[in-house]
Amino acid sequence: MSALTPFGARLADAVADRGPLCVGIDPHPALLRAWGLTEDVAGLERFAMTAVTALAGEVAVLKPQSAFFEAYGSRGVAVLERVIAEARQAGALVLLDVKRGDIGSTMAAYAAAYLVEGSPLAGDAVTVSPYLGFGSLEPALLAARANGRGVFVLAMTSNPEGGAVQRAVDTGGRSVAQAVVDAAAERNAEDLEEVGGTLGSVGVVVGATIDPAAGLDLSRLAGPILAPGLGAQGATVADLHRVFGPALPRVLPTTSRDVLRHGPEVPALRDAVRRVRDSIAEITG
Ligand SMILES: O=C(O)c1cc(=O)[nH]c(=O)n1[C@@H]1O[C@H](COP(=O)(O)O)[C@@H](O)[C@H]1O
Repeated sequence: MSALTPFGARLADAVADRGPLCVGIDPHPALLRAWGLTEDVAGLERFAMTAVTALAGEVAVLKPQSAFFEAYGSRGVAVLERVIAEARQAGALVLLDVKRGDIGSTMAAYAAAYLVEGSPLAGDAVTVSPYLGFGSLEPALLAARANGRGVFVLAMTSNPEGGAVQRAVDTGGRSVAQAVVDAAAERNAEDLEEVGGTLGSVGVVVGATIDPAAGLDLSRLAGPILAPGLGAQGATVADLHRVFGPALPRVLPTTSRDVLRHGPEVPALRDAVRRVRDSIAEITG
């Protein structure tokens, strides 16, 4: 498939092939220490490239978390560039977790950095924050569409603090998170009408830890749902049905530390990711 095939279509193929699990590459200093690595750029590089070697052939999506690389300055960012390039080469889609959000004119610069073909930091998709207004994301949505890339918009995040903002309701009783999901749904409907397919390229982020009683309606989204929170944040595979109900076929269950803690040996990392992948396959069929 060419790089300009819509992200949603590429993701649907990858999930059909490898299952929906997304694994994060989060080089926490504590994990570097646990792997017996030095807390410097050499340790970062060894950690990240080992994770790519072990995981990029196994899962549909790898999600490097940018901050852990940025913490080492320009040499850390150079490692991130390698992670993106090598993971994609090994057949994984790369979702770069940067959670960007800014006024539209600056958002255009972020879009150029992360979503335009040929940029060293362009993977397949990025995480974005809609809390400067969903409309401020327009340059990213346009760049994603033009470059066969995707965006995942934060809706109801996995952390307990998120609710104060995301569950606030407007005068009609609709929550902020629901307004984000609805705006993403509208965008996917437009895109799918234009290019065809069944899965749009505008995803949302909904934590696997959230209380299903939050009543988020994901039925019209027609896009992927990134669901972080499995493992270290307490959510389990068994929770996924309860949290997502009929939207489950569009969910990408996501975990980082719970897989990475099995390193540094590649076979042990692979065994760990296969166990999670298989347990997800059992509940998703
Ligand atoms: O956008 C994300 O990836 C994200 C959104 C969210 O609501 N919660 C959340 O944990 N994340 C990210 O997902 C990863 C979770 O890591 P673990 O808790 O180690 O599985 C981290 O990189 C978080 O930054």
